[in-house]
Amino acid sequence: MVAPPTIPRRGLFIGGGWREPSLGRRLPVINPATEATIGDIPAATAEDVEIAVAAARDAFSRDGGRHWSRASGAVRAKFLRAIAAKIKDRKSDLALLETLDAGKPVDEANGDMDDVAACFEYYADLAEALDGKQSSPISLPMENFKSYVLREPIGVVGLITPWNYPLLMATWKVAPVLAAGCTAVLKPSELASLTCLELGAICVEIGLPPGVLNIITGLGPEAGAPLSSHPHVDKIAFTGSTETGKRIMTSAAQMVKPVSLELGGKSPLIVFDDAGDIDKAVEWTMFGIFANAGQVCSATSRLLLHEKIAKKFLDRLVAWVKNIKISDPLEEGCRLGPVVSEGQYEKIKKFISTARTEGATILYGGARPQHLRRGFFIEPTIITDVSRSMQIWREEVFGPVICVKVFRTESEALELANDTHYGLGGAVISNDQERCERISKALKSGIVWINCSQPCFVQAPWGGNKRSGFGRELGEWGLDNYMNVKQVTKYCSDEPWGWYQPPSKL
Ligand SMILES: NC(=O)C1=CN([C@@H]2O[C@H](COP(=O)(O)OP(=O)(O)OC[C@H]3O[C@@H](n4cnc5c(N)ncnc54)[C@H](O)[C@@H]3O)[C@@H](O)[C@H]2O)C=CC1
Ligand SMILES: C[N+](C)(C)CCCC(=O)O
Repeated sequence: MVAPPTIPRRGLFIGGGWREPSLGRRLPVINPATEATIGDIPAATAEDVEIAVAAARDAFSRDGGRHWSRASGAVRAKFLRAIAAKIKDRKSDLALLETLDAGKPVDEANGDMDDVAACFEYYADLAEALDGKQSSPISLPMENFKSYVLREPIGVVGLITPWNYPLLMATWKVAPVLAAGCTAVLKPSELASLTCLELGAICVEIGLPPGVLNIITGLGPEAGAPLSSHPHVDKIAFTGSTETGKRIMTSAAQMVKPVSLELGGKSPLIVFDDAGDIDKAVEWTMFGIFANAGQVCSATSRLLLHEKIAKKFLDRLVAWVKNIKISDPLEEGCRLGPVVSEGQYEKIKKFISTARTEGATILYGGARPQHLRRGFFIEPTIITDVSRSMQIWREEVFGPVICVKVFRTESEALELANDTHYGLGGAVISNDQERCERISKALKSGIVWINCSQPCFVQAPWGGNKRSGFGRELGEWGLDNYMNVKQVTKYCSDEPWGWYQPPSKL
């Protein structure tokens, strides 16, 4: 097992430096694998939000924006690349902090840090490309007019992020925000903020202009709510629960403030009888629900099995699941760590007990693994005999729990798959390419995986429909999130417009 690093003691990162929170309060950092308190983070309140927003406003307009918001994309790209380089330098220590804070297996945390660096690099490229796209002409049907489009940064943005991929989810927002020329206040989740605070330290090291990125940690109602309702914040981008998303949208609506929301999910994975290699399909099923202990907004938590293969599939699934290494996430080869907090642990256990009382069968798991006496560990859990009215079918668990239903026909599979208020992801496993294409079109979701579940590329759009939210992150869409489009139209004729009768010159 790798030796855990010491937890840095940080303040709030505001205006390029560290500050103690106005009320002097701090929140404990609990390692979910041991339940031990291993450090603390500052607890910001409305007073700190005020200072952070002022710092971001100042950074946006300082020197008329020459050094940031109106600088060329190429200038900003240098900062993005410098951040990526520092993330790579500090990869293993950041990954260890993520593991200690959120409980994710250290192999996953290392992968997340690769993705973080790649995301900063990708948006550095897009920032450079932005320069060539400015003032792009629009063809008009009248020769005496010329029109072009300017793409301008929205302004100061508030970024509110979750605990499941702490630094990665912050990066999906921070990287395009910086590429666009916005300035930001980032509010990570109080359950896992350590790596986001380290991003502040990286900003100091690379000399990011003060106030361009401010990072305030603290509780949702105390620090997140005043940020989302702040009159000087021009946009809110949020990832988290649907309930909090609704609150943020309501408060932003008072100022007609744009929001983008990446919320929960209850994504289906459909396996047809022509799936081919069952073991291959089983492994993707496991990756879809047990990676990061199922704490993934796009987790394929509803498994739909064709009746012809259902029994064999479930037998193999149980055999594979028994083989998952469940351990302290710092241990090499760990594939299932604890869930993030005691609150989540209790919530997941309640979901399982409700499924049982509602008449479902716990085919596998459902309890604490016997070899782990401390920590918020839950066995990988497979639930069958599920009906459509059950809570386990309808609500997001956000834990290592999959529920299973059997279908006979393609149309029945689709009806079951779309039987949800959510619309983030969906997956289909079949060797029939035409069928896969039909299913891709018919699934009411923002993401579809064919013959896999969860792989994610920074170049491709990410986001949902229905109660999974709206707006897209990643790819070019991620940059559009933080840019206003301005039309500029010029009259270029020597002739007067000629609509009104000119007055007499006498
Ligand atoms: N879609 C996703 O990626 C995520 C979904 N969830 C879902 O949410 C459930 C609850 O987890 P939580 O940590 O409580 O999620 P949450 O949605 O409350 O927290 C996400 C972020 O919102 C902030 N926040 C909370 N209340 C706020 C408010 N009134 N105004 C502004 N910001 C606020 C939090 O401090 C955190 O930074 C999970 O069980 C899971 O089902 C949780 C995290 C991520
Ligand atoms: C693609 N992945 C799994 C790295 C991130 C998913 C995003 C989320 O859970 O909010």
